[in-house]
Amino acid sequence: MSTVDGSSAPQSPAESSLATSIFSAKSPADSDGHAARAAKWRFATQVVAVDSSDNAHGASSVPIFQTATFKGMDGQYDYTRSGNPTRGGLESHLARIYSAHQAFALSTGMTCLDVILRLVKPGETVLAGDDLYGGTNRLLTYAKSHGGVDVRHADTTDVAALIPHLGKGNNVKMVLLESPTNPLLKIADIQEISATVKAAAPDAIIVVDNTMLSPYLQRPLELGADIVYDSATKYLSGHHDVMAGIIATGNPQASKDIAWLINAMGSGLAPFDSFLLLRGVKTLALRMDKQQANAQIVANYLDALGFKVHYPGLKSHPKADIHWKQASGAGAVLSVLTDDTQLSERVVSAARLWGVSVSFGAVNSLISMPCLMSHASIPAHIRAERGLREDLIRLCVGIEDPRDLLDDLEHALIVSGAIVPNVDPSLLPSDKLAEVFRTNPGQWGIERARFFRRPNVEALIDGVSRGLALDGVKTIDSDIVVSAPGKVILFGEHAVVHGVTAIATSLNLRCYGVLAPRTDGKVAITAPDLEAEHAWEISSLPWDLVPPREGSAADEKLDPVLLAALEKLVAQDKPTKTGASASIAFLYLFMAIARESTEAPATTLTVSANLPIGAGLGSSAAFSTCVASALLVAHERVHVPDAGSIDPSHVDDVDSWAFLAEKVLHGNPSGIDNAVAVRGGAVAFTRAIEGKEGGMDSIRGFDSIRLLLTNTRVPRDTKSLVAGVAAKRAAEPHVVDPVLGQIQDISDEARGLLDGSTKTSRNGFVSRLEALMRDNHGHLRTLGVSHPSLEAVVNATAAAPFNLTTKLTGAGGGGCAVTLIPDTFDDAHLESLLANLRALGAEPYLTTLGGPGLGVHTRTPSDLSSTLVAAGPAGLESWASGLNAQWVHS
Ligand SMILES: N[C@@H](CCSC[C@H](N)C(=O)O)C(=O)O
Repeated sequence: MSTVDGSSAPQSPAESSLATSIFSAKSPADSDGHAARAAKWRFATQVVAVDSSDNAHGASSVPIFQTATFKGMDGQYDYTRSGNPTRGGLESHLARIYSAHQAFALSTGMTCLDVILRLVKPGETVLAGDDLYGGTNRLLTYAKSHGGVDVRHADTTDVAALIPHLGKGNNVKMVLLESPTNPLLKIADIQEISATVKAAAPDAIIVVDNTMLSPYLQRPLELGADIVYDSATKYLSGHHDVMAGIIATGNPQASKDIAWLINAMGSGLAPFDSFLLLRGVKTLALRMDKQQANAQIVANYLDALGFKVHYPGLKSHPKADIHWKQASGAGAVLSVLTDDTQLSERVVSAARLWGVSVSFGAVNSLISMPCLMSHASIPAHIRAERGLREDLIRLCVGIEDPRDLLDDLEHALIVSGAIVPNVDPSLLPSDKLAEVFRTNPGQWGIERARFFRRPNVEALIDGVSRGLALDGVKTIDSDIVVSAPGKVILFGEHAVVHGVTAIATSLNLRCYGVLAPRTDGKVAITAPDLEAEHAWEISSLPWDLVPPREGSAADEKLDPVLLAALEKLVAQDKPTKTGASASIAFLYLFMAIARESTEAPATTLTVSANLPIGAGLGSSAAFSTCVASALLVAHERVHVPDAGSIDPSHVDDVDSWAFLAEKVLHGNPSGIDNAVAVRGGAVAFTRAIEGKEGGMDSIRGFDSIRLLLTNTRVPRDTKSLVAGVAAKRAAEPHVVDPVLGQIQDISDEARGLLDGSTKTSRNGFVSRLEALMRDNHGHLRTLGVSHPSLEAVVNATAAAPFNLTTKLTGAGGGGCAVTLIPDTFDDAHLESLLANLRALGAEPYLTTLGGPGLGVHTRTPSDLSSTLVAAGPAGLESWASGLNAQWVHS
């Protein structure tokens, strides 16, 4: 151990041969670059890779040097108070995992605070939070009463509340933070506070008690703190069999001062306890993953029951965004209010598996009442002033099976009367009743006004284990790139409503989607064209509402409860109507598809299209197909072959899920748009009507034809146009019915041409389609759904020298028109036709009719999401063809 004048200051981990020897054990000169690779090891690797090389026998654990003294005059150690190899091994290891300049092991967490507070002189100020561990409050109160330190408390969740204390006259020497706080789980923005304090009071030291999260989940030194301490009795050791504390320092001055104090006071950790702590810390990441997954389950369960729960893993936490900016997990401590102190006491006493005990961080779950236990040393009136309520229950979650934890908790809630099953109350309290309630959840409502439904425990556990997986966040290995075409109705629009067959064909205007991995446990959508740009915590999605289902195809009907919950969730971000629909459709499929798999991968779906949105060209079906196919590929439920085409049964599955997404977007769609988007080519669709059977047949294999699609940019009202035709039919059946019959003949002939059953030459094929289009447009005019803007396009394209045939497509009344471009049509003419149409105020797109449906890229490089958006509509086609691997299609 060093002295404060630095004459024999302990080495920093970076300087220490002990710290570096682990990386050079095989190759002293590090000729294989191992040190550089080892320096990049992730936390779970670092924490288990303890360097034990400082011993003569090659012991693979750091041995216990159970000795008070060391012989000799010039060795590294003389006296265990000043330094001990077991403690030294622990300290070097901890410095590495804390990203610290140096770490020190002490006898308890409170000793750490005691040492740290000795850096403050009488008359100087310590500014601390207003929700903090009872023992911390006690020691601060002592520093005030016996040490002449000016101790002040402020709400550290609000940086502005600290500012009045930071002016020069306040003499602030130390700012002491907890985040999350114990026991209210309040969040302080460590980075912002550190920067604000440093700017206003450059000499002040930022100290963070990091016990609630451990360095696995939060490393305050990386956020600007100077000193961090941690009660190692908690997560670091993990088994409640050792008391210890750790101080980690961020700079040489802090290290020097702390080292001097520990030696002077004699508060260093004993060798045997150092050994125990070093043994425990190796499993920190493993334990914490399981503990916080369980904590999330418990928090979700209590939240679903209607209790007020404090936990940063809940989206409702007021500072969740700040927490997730600075920490990589929510931790495993939560607290909950019952609104009734005696009731809380009954809950705590009724728990059996949950041990009634102070402390937290061990592998066993604990339940406590802070005001009676860990925080009893804070006077009741101060607790009340600081909002620490007497009915607060703290839950410190361990590694048990979460079903048993929920069973025990639910039993305690029932027998204490905190939740009341809707049965004869004279039967309460009774173990039998709790059991009946647990095993027959469907039979019981819950009477207590705010409790409206019993959480589906299995679904809840399932959901959390997907979002907050035990081996880290689940995601996908690489980007999944998909695409799907838009469509035009070539024949039969309007007539289809009255039972006539409609023919729709794909276009090569497409929607593209990239599903990319994320590492933060969130799922997100980025769809600028649809005004959707949102991210959600996977673990806080309403997993318990996802209906169970069977088979690989989607359900036919949407689940109204899940839909309503997603509408509510999405509305929190105040999206536009289009953005909300796209987000809900995406989340619905994300959750419903994940329900059948083993995980819900943390991903972002980015979509962009060169299809006009909302122009009746199937843009929403192309989007729905991208969503469905990307998610099904992510779950390996659609296999992507290296070449050839996608398995037809997988194509059917994509179609069923895309149809479900279409139902989210449109309520009651016909299914024709998604059928075209998924299958490509053409689809003949007949609606079942008046006892006549309906059907949908896919037509594949015809050669694409150049198509000019012209958006008149005149908005249309589909509903009133459809109603107008119905009214006309009712008023003039003798006019309308023959027209419908002629349209049926057109569709039948077109179907024969497209499916190849009517044999003809290429030229004959195109010119016959043109003739059918001309006739069909005439019929639509008779039905009253054309519009001057559409007729202007018809006339412009029919004029010499173009002589082309145009037909309105879709609802009419504005919207789009389609013009076939024969193979021999002159390119220069095409250019001048485009100019003429633009001069009319229309928006022409040159595309092709027919062509592939759903496409999945076989092997894709990563990081495509940003290039997809940057490509913009005009660049999408070359973006897609520029990917250096093959597309496979339906
Ligand atoms: N009787 C003890 C209580 C210790 S509480 C321990 C731990 N920090 C927690 O929050 O549970 C005392 O008064 O110090």
